[in-house]
Amino acid sequence: MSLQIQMIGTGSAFAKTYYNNNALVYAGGFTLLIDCGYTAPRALHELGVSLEQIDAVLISHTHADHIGGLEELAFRYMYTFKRKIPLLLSTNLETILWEQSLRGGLENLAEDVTSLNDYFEVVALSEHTPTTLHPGLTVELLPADHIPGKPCYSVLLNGKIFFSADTRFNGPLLYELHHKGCTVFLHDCQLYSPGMVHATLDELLTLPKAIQQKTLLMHYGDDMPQFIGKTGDMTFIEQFKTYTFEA
Ligand SMILES: Nc1ccn([C@@H]2O[C@@H]3COP(=O)(O)O[C@H]3[C@H]2O)c(=O)n1
Ligand SMILES: [Zn+2]
Ligand SMILES: [Zn+2]
Repeated sequence: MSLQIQMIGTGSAFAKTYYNNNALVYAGGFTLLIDCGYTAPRALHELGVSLEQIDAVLISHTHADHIGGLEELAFRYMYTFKRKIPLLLSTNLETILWEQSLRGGLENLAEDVTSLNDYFEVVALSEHTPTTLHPGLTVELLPADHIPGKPCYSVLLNGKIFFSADTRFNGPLLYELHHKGCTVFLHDCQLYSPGMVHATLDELLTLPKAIQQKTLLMHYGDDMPQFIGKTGDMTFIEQFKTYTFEA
């Protein structure tokens, strides 16, 4: 089974020349959006992908470059498409996402719209538990070490493709996944050290060649072009380009 991944953005949170680091995953006619940052609606528009074409959205954590586009998605689905889109997220992000991020814009007491469930078909995922979304597409949330006390999850697709979302460098996890047969590592990459909340290029360069060869770097800053040729056996994933992987 093959699946396609198209980054609708590859930029770090404050990048200005790249959109937010969000991904479309195409598998057997099913389209999953991983993260929906504040630039996602514009990026999808530029790609000619309508919000209605997305079958589900998965959220890794509540930083704006990963959830800032959800308000538009919610309003468009409620008032234009008049249906709910599945929203996949860790059980312990449900309350945080509504109470701390979305409620201010989406709550409408006059219409008794008071929860995430009023807009979305919420699918709460347990970590370390593979969930089949569609024949040929399984997702598993792996806890990520990003901001202390703030839940954040990497995503494992079909047990083979690791999508880090935002995480500090976790060498042991990458080695473990490599030995378990993971074939691709899509990893966030802060170009300069020290990395306080992201993996840095220097840290990723400590990985053995066998893992680097499987690694595509994402969530990078505007000066990424200056680092081409300086990433060992790793390469930068390109925004908007569609990559096909066996998984
Ligand atoms: N302790 C922190 C917290 C946040 N940040 C920056 O804020 C950004 C929020 O989105 P991000 O993509 O997680 O990247 C974070 C850091 O750039 C940071 O540099 N240090
Ligand atoms: Zn981010
Ligand atoms: Zn983050």
